[in-house]
Amino acid sequence: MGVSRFPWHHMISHVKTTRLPVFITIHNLTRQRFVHKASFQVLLARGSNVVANEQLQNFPLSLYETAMEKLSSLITRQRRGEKPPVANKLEKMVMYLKILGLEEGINKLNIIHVAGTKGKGSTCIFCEAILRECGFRTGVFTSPHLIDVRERFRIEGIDITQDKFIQYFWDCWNQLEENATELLPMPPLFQFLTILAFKIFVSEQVDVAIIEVGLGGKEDSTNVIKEPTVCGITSLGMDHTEILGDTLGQIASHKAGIFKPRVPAFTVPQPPEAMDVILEKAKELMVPLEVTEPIDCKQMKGLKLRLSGDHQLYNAALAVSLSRCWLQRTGNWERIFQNNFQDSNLPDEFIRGLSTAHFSGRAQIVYDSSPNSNCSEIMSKNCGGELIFYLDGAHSPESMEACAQWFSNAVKGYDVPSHSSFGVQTAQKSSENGHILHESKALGQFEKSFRRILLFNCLDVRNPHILLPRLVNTCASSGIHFSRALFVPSMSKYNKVTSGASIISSDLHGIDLSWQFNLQRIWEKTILGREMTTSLEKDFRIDSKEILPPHEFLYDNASNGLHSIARSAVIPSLPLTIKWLRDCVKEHPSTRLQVLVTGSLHLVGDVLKLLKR
Ligand SMILES: Nc1ncnc2c1ncn2[C@@H]1O[C@H](COP(=O)(O)OP(=O)(O)OP(=O)(O)O)[C@@H](O)[C@H]1O
Ligand SMILES: [Mg+2]
Ligand SMILES: [Mg+2]
Repeated sequence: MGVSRFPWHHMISHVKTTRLPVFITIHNLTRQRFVHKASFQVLLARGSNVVANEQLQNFPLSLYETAMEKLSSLITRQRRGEKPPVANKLEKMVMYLKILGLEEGINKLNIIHVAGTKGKGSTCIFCEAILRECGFRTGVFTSPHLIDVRERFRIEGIDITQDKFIQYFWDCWNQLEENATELLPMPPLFQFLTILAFKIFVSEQVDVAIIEVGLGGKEDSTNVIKEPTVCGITSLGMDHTEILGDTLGQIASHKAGIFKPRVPAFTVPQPPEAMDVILEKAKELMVPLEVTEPIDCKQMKGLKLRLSGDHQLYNAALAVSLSRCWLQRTGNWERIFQNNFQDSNLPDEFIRGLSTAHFSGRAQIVYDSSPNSNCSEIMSKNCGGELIFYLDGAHSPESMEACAQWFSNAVKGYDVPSHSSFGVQTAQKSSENGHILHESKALGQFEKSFRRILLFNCLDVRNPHILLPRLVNTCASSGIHFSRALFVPSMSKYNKVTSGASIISSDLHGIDLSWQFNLQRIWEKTILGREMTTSLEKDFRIDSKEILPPHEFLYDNASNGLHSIARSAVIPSLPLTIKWLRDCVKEHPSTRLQVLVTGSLHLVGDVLKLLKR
């Protein structure tokens, strides 16, 4: 078993001879390389905003894109995952806020502060939806963003507008730059974004500011908040261990670092090692702490959470407690509900919020129809095969398990025919985009076979030796197996902050795929149960002459060929991968491709960006 340099052109006679770049696959028996020349231009012509690097030069930048350049310049040079050398970070934050005259404004904000390993963003979005339903003007600061940096700053449930962003951004930027000294240089990226969030929420006079911690808690730049209205700690697990410590206790101690004297706090059930630390910290600061049990579906009066996955029941329950406490402490609960509600009953406003709150890239299902397709009916039988993306930005062991569980249930649910075998399509169309839909509903159940494909990447600070087996095993325990896996580098670069309008570079030169080969090796080992004997990337060379797999790579039945078919591939470009998947389904109308995209929110964001175009 070893590296495949597979003679696709011998095997498949009808592969079209469009010229496309690099492809490498693992193959069990053969060791020959297939080189299939392709013109990248063919792809570019069809691929809308995807352009080659040479074309990027002399592109005039808008005020907004210039702001992105400025933000990118704040990215510190230390490697991701290394502990930043900032002892007095919070002191500096206070000085920046002083320069901007924001201290008093922040003290007047009614803040919900949320820390945790997983579910922070979702919890914030649930709080937002609930409090908006109760009639309040909300501001939410979350991280990271998927497509556009403005997603991090939401006012009344939507991303801040470009105009407002530009106004607040340059206001902060110019004042900080004018006052920068050697001792107080421009802040690193996340500190700047946090400052900007406060600037926005104070200026926009929000009733409630819902603030997600960036990393940890105690030393996080959001921890300049002196007196939040209420604090929350979501599910704890092992992540960022290089910074927070490698025991749950140490991690919990960072997260509980957001507690403030006597300010009420809520958390979800935690492993004892973490809970002990949280309880101790709460006691020390005389924090009234409550542990919230997951939402019971009966409380929802027949409605469902829009964010799927059992883990969201915990996030939703935490958001209910946080919102209720916020309403009580700001004197609004009695005014709105006249104390009519028992603890177990949820007000209708809460139920409406929970059932409508949506957050991209978290257990999101996108039914794709290629923009080139002539079909108006998205899932029409004549349209070619179906391509369904299941997107979830899980990147820690616990969230990978949550993601695998959700995916397994989602694809299984899909395969159970609904009452009418040609169930009416009730999926909801995104308004800005005709071919992106959310929510799995009873779609036409044609007699189709299906293929489950994994599209994966993760940061090199994560541990794929844990993530990939956790994913495979959790799915397998539900009877769900992947027929192929694709390992593809993300397009987003960590030295660049981009916007939704940013041009996607498709330059393959200088791209380093050694991490993707590493992932592929771990994948193969997980599936086969033993180490591969050959080095995968030894013969790999990126130049525009190399190729994508032929479509048959996805469709040939491994069981027929007794291990003679490749099971995984490294593809150097995400735009090419999406285009290739779309082409595959067009040629195979009778097969449904269910593609799980996970391992990194950056990858998920990039895929969403490409699907929108
Ligand atoms: N309570 C939970 N338990 C386990 N996994 C979860 C939970 N909530 C969310 N996840 C997983 O974590 C992913 C990210 O969710 P979310 O954005 O809400 O969390 P976050 O804490 O803000 O993450 P990040 O560390 O990326 O900021 C989800 O896509 C899902 O896979
Ligand atoms: Mg995180
Ligand atoms: Mg987050």
